[in-house]
Formats: sequence, structure tokens, C-alpha cells
Amino acid sequence: MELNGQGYATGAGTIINAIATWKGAAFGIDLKTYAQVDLSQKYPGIKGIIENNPGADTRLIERAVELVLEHFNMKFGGTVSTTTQIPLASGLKSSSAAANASVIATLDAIGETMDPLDAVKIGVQAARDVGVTVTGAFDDACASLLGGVVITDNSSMELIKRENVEMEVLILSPDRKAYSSQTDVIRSKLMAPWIDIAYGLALEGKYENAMTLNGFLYCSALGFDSEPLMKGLEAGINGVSLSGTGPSYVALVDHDKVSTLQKYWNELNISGNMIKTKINNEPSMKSR
Ligand SMILES: Nc1ncnc2c1ncn2[C@@H]1O[C@H](COP(=O)(O)OP(=O)(O)OP(=O)(O)O)[C@@H](O)[C@H]1O
Ligand SMILES: O=C(O)C1=C[C@@H](O)[C@@H](O)[C@H](O)C1
Repeated sequence: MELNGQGYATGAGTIINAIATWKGAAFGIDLKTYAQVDLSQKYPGIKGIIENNPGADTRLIERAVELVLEHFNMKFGGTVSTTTQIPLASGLKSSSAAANASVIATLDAIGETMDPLDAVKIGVQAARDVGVTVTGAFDDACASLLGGVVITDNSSMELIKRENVEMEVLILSPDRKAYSSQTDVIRSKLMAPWIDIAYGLALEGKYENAMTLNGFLYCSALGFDSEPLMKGLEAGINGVSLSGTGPSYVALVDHDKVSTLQKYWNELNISGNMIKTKINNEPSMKSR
């Protein structure tokens, strides 16, 4: 028997990086990763392919497919391949998007459905199993699969709050990679008392203030330049942060301020890309 399925999931931006306290908040962005899963009983094992990224580590997407098959007690081998609009290891949650898209595509292939939060938890388990995360990044995974702004407790894998927010997003993505698994957890944890304050702001719905405070704290802890945050404030933006463990910066921007922030960020002459997108409020799904 041969089965195939497709799915997609989006990247995300950070409001609160959960590494300091294991409590986080994030928002889905309108950049997608697509997964194609082809299964057969003829071959053993799952082989991953990341299009246009030869040499990148494929274990995350392979593990995500294996865990879905194990959940339904199905024995198949085959391939999972991803194509993505999200730069890898840039703080824009490419790993959460890849895991979620692979889970959704596998469910599509085997004709099964699952509660969305259970699907998220399989992707988080896959990320833990292959060691690409510190806390499991349940916050990023929820933002990626459910869309909107989410606030989570990553230790209990609890979704505390989810809300649709309509805002544009401007991303400054420097030309370098920063793997979450190699981030400085000890220095991040020193920021816990102040990250708790930022998390409290997020719980009150003050997402922009929360993320800006988060941004200054993690830039200091991880040694990233805080000038993109200062330039954001000078441009009249309230919500601007380092995303995840960097190196990308994300800003929540009203439509009429996008070009002003572009101008301020251009003054920094940072080698990389500026990406204009928006908060994605739609859940990720099969792409057939
Ligand atoms: N499109 C993709 N397809 C398959 N695997 C991916 C994809 N994107 C990321 N990964 C996996 O995730 C790992 C990168 O994880 P990492 O968490 O460091 O990146 P990120 O999600 O972009 O960053 P952050 O967690 O800071 O947002 C890669 O080594 C790879 O194994
Ligand atoms: O690996 C992790 O546990 C995390 C990585 C970053 O993306 C953070 O933004 C996230 O909150 C947690």
C-alpha cells in the first residue's frame, strides 16, 4: 500500500522567549513550511529531505513522522520532504513549522485526524527527541499550528491564552544562523525575574510592551546588538524584540509605520534580509 499526504505550518515570532522561566509567548507569522509525506510498506525507516538545504539535519522531520505512525500503531517506511519560506535557525521557528507540517502531512497520508494540541505535542516530542530545543518550545509550536498570539507554560505544555491579533510584522533577519540547542541557557536564566515581569505584561494583553522588554533582556543575555530595538523605538514602534534565540528581530507594526521602520533599520547596514509579513491568525492544515 502506498500513501501520501501534504501539510503546511507557519513560522512564528517571539513575545516572550521561554528559556529563562519555561513560560513563553509567540505569534504566528505568514511564512510557511510545506511538507510532503510518501509512505509505503515496502521500505523500512523514514528518510527526510530538506529542499534547497543539502546537509541540513533531517532528524526532526523524520522523528515527527515516526511518532505519528507510532501513535496510530502503523508500520510504514518512506520519505518526508520540506520546502520552506522561513530561514533555518534564524529565530523564526523554522523547526516548529517543519515538525508541525510533517505531523499534519503524515495525518493526511494515513487519513487520520487529531486534536490540534495533541498534534502540537507530537511535534514538541520530536524536537525534544532529536535535541533541537531547550524547553520543548511548546509556545512556538502552538503559535505555528494554531496561529494568533499564544501564551503558554512549556513545562506543563499548557496553552494559557490564544487571541487573534491583526498587525503587520517586519522582520530583520541577519545573514547568520543561531541554533536554539546551542544558546546560553545559564545567562538566559539570570534574566528570569525581569522576564517574569514581561510575561505578566503579556498576560495583561500588553504584547508590544512585553516583547520589547523581552528583547532588551535577551539581547543582553545572549550578546546580540540591541540597536535594532532602539531604532524600532525611534521609529515609533512599541513592540520590537529579538526573536527566540536570535539572530532575527521581529516588530509588530501598524501599516502606516512599516516604511518608517524599514528606513530606520536600513540605517544599521546589517547584512541580511528584511521580510514584510503579518500575524497569521489561521490554523495550519493539510495543503491539498
Ligand atoms: N524546514 C525544515 N525542514 C526540516 N527540518 C528543519 C527545518 N527547519 C528547521 N529544521 C530543523 O530544526 C533545526 C534548527 O532548529 P532551531 O530551533 O535552532 O532553528 P529555528 O527553529 O529556526 O530557531 P528558533 O528556535 O530560535 O526559532 C535544524 O537543525 C533542523 O534539524
Ligand atoms: O528551545 C526552546 O525551548 C525555545 C527556543 C526559542 O525559540 C524560544 O523563543 C522559545 O520560547 C523556547
